[in-house]
Amino acid sequence: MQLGIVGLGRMGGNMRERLRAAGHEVIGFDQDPQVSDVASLAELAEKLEAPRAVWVMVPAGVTEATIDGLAEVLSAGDIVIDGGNSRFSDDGPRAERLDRQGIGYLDVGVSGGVWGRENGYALMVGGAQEHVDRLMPIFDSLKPAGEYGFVHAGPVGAGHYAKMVHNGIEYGLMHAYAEGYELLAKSELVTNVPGVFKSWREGTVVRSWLLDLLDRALDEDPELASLRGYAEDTGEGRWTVDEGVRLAVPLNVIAAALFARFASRQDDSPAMKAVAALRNQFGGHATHKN
Ligand SMILES: NC(=O)C1=CN([C@@H]2O[C@H](COP(=O)(O)OP(=O)(O)OC[C@H]3O[C@@H](n4cnc5c(N)ncnc54)[C@H](O)[C@@H]3O)[C@@H](O)[C@H]2O)C=CC1
Ligand SMILES: O=C(CO)[C@H](O)[C@H](O)COP(=O)(O)O
Repeated sequence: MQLGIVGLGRMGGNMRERLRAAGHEVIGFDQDPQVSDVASLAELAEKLEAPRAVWVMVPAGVTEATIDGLAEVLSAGDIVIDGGNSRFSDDGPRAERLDRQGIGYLDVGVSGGVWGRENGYALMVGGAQEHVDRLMPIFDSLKPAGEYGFVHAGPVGAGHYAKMVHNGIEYGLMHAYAEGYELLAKSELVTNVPGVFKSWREGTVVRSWLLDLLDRALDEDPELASLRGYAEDTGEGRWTVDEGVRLAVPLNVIAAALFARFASRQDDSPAMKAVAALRNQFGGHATHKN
């Protein structure tokens, strides 16, 4: 099948390669001419045969403008797929705008990171069945080879909603391993922390791919000495917590993992300064001065 991809970075670039290896004809556009097959969205649309399918894989902040640009060069009968980590609430209005031009829309949560080219990408799809059916040859080639790794989760928005929750869980799982790591590293008894994580990879209740990746990171740098304890976030954790608040779902673990990332970016904690000041005020407890 023929597919256009917009955004050929760590995800889109590897997806292009996986799809080509599976026999699909993929034409990619990226703002970086070094990796792009065509010079513009207009040329991309020109090179694809109608009805076209174009997969957008750009950072969430530029998705809206990219899809607006595509709407100018696509025609009725075409389909736009957003595979980036967009907020699910953007999907409905976007689908309606495209629908006014007769253009279909699917939102696809994609998991697998830079390993997806080799291992396949888990796909969580939202949208109409007829659009899903049309893209099925592409989904079949992107997904992992086994029984799982694909779901048509519901109507437009459901794919990104499922991916948002997936990433919220990812935050919580990573943070649990991270806290275990810190405790082991501080213990007076355990002398082989990387060895403990490695041993857990088989037979334990806590084995997982994230554990395998932590073991890999500890192989490269046993004390993680080259890294600062600083973690960014790109939105999905915040959106998960927003949904927890909206629906009154107690997301204790995910919220704590998100807030731990915020704390990681502070050189000092204004909140803990206030705690120290108050302990001093009410109890005369000693403070540590700058
Ligand atoms: N890296 C990861 O583990 C995963 C990323 N995602 C999502 O996939 C999307 C892409 O992520 P990555 O590939 O990691 O990012 P990236 O930064 O590696 O690649 C983004 C690409 O988009 C291109 N680009 C940016 N603005 C553009 C524009 N206006 N027109 C054309 N090309 C443009 C950039 O030149 C770059 O090549 C994001 O929404 C991200 O959240 C989803 C799952 C996993
Ligand atoms: O979707 C992903 C993995 O599943 C991306 O790697 C995403 O960037 C992870 O979220 P964050 O950047 O907030 O840690």
